Amino acid sequence: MSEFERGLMTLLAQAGQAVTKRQFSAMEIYYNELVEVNRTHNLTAVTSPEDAALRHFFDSIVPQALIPRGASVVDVGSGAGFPLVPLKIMREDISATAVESAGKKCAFIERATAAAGVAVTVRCSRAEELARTELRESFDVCVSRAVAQLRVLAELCAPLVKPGGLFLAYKGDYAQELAEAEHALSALWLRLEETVKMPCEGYAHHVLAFRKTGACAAKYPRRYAQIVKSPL
Ligand SMILES: C[S@@+](CC[C@H](N)C(=O)[O-])C[C@H]1O[C@@H](n2cnc3c(N)ncnc32)[C@H](O)[C@@H]1O
Repeated sequence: MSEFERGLMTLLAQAGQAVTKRQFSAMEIYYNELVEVNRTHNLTAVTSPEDAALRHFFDSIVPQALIPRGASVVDVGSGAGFPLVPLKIMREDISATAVESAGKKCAFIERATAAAGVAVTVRCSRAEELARTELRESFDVCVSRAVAQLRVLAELCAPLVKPGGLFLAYKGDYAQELAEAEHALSALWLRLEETVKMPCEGYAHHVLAFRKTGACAAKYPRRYAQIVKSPL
């Protein structure tokens, strides 16, 4: 058994998460693709087997129970495919769209998901530009990890989510970011519904689940420079 396999199996068993051989093998293929590509292209700092098992794969799938059956899920700033690809491996019922602005990362997700047999649509675009297309307010769920502070991230993500849908923000220690995002959350109709803590000793990670309770005003999202210069 490889170190990656042992690490991931231990975490999944501790959390009581059932995983099939097929799902496990897809994760391992995806991990091996990541390690291979990372030799020449610096896609992620996390590649050791134990770290990748915890910080990329296990971390990604922790909130899967919050995602409704058959949901359309978009991942904003997917990078090398996290959290979307492990979520899609665990939840074959969802449809998965990765939004990523860096071309080499988009190419990686496309190649590695094909190798692992995982159906993911890749949109090589900025999230705020995609929200000005027919995809505006079209997804049941938006997930995002390690992309921006919550008050900036909320403006990138909320316009892609249908009213009534969910926005899942993967965060470390979140109290200050949440307090600073108060105005942004109310302007974008996002209400904190649930917080899921990572079931791991010594690893402070959470998923904040926001319900979108209304349609976003047409002026959101603004251009990125403006969002960053004067966050809501
Ligand atoms: C630090 S990486 C995190 C990647 C991945 N979510 C993870 O947790 O491993 C942030 C990624 O978000 C992408 N990104 C940042 N702003 C974006 C935007 N407005 N639209 C699309 N992608 C964006 C960057 O290109 C980068 O790949």
